[in-house]
Amino acid sequence: MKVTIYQGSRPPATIADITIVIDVIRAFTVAHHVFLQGADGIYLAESVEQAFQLKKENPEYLLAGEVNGLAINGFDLDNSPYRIKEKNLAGRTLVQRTTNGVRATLNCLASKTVFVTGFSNARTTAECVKKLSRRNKQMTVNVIASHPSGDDDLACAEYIKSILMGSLIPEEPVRDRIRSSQAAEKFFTDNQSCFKREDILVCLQAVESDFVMRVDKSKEFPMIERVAR
Ligand SMILES: O=C(O)[C@H](CS(=O)(=O)O)OP(=O)(O)O
Ligand SMILES: [Mg+2]
Repeated sequence: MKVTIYQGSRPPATIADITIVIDVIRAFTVAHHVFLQGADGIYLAESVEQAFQLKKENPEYLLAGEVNGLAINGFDLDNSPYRIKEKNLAGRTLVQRTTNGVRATLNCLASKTVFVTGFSNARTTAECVKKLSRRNKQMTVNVIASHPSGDDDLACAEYIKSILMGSLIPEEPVRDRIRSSQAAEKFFTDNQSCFKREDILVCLQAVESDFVMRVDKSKEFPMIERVAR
């Protein structure tokens, strides 16, 4: 198995058999908790306008996401995993628009199989991909740290690669790097009431779950679905 880490949301230089897109703060920590709260699926929107168009055609969908980290006027939910944990999303379908993770995922759909995760589901996702590699020793895997410069997603990417390569690195240094990353800073400065420090605490918490998040590319719009691990 050949594992390559890329940073940023642009299309990677190579197309891999399997791609794992990481967004710890906060898109795919949000997605993980959306499924833990019972949702059926999450469409990925490349723009706010596309999200509203989907909602116009499907009024029962819930719009979630951010622009510059901030809630979008007219959306049902923002990009806070802490607030998602309070919602009952049983049976709901969401549409997600975010700066890094959603964009990075939309830019790597040429890959045969695409998974998404934050740190909260990183180990489960890595172990699932490692199991898949037993059927194909030549398998190529791209791990995308979606933030263009932040150490949060890169730390998680290196953690996932360590599991794939069988040389597991401890979780605590990974958590330390996420906590002290550039993307986390604004959540700890007192005057940022829209950025709650509780979000980072949720992003740092690994949650045992029996599923991974895979992108279904067969629909008109790509959709994250929960798949038994
Ligand atoms: O909402 C977030 O946490 C970020 C926006 S920013 O990078 O902090 O400005 O978006 P995401 O796509 O979840 O990384
Ligand atoms: Mg992020």
